[in-house]
Amino acid sequence: MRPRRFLPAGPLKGRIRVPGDKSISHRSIMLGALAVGETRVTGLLEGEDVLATAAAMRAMGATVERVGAGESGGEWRVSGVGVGALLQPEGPLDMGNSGTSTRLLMGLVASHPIAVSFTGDASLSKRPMGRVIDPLSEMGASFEASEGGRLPLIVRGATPAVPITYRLPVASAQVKSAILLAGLNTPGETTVIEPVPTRDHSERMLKGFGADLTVTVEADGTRIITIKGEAELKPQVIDVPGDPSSAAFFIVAALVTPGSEVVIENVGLNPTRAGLVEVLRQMGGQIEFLSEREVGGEPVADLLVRHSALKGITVDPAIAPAMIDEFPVLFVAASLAEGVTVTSGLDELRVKESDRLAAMAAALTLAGAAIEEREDGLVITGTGGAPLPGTAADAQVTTHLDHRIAMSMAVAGLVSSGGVEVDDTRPIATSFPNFEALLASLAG
Ligand SMILES: O=C(O)C1=C[C@@H](OP(=O)(O)O)[C@@H](O)[C@H](O)C1
Ligand SMILES: C=C(OP(=O)(O)O)C(=O)O
Repeated sequence: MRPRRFLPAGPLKGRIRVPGDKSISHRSIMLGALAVGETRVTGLLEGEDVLATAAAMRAMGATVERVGAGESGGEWRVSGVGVGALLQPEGPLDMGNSGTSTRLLMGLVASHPIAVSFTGDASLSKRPMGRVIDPLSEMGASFEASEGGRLPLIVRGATPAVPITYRLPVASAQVKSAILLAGLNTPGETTVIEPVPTRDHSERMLKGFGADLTVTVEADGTRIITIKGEAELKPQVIDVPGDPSSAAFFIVAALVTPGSEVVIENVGLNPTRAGLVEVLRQMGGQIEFLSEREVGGEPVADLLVRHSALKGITVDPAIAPAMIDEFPVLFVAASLAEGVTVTSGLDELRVKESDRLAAMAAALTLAGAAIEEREDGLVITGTGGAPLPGTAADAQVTTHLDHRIAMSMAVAGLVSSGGVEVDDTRPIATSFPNFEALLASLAG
């Protein structure tokens, strides 16, 4: 364990660049590994989760190598084996802490003639895999899972797999992507029906790599995504934009720390990811988009964020999928806003790296915030900008191997009287290895 007390600091001033988008980084390596030829990636997130994906694709035959350091992430080359040609790995694939690696790779394996054993850390081993086992079983794959459909588990792929039409029972980009990736090596057309839109990086990138994929949107917003199987993917050159989920910690940090003015460069603003900015603006947050442009087929801008007097709001649950990983840090913003913030419809937060509703309720309460935990959300009465008391000298926030709890509570420490002590900062490296260094650079 690596504990740390995050002390009050600020104002935050300066310009930073956050690492590459985690979702796009995972997919760049996976799709590169399935294309024939060399895919080049710049701005790749070199966090532990993405490195787990890289190791897994190597174990299944692709060449995945770092060729240099870039301004905001690594330069990598991926030489793929071709759809249908993944090799049998010699041993189990250790997915570490990464739900995205696990679920997407289960999809890939499901339609290849290989049997793969997946393992993970204590957090990942508690997370539900039944949500991908169900559709992939319909496609013909078979599974030997631990109790409750959890890791460790073995996937035996089916060849040929059976194309299905599957209506997502949960709003999950990981489940959607697992099915689409399985569909790549499945004869015929595989269709996912998505009643609530989730991040669409898989669709954009599969098309970019040359897959025959169509998306139709019905009058009520339901998305119907169809991929034609036995695809041939063509290698791509990918520039990964900055991760809005990582930028989120610095957006909130600048909004809540008096006197702050920060520019966060090159932040991805795909509409399926940009919910936090919308909610923070509704709360009175001053967030400006500078130099809006496109990077790697995704909308991007530099964000200018200034300290703002935030007010509590009722967050529309419909926006949840567009900011699903940002709720922990939104709860910190709400704890320092004026008035009451009500969130609901957040059951999915209970099955992330930790139960994020319970973990954030406990953490913020320990730091002196006024939190009511409900079944599907938190109700938070903010301080109106006054610092939180912080954690007592003998108390530590429990991060439960969850990077987002650790980083959110680091932000809470900035606007606290006595600082906030977290029990373990190691999980931060899963998604944002230089988080603490960037925080220190802005605090001067
Ligand atoms: O597809 C992806 O890259 C991700 C999807 C989301 O998970 P769910 O699909 O479980 O909502 C998100 O929480 C995760 O960080 C990344
Ligand atoms: C939920 C997350 O990631 P994953 O599901 O890939 O572990 C996250 O990064 O917040």
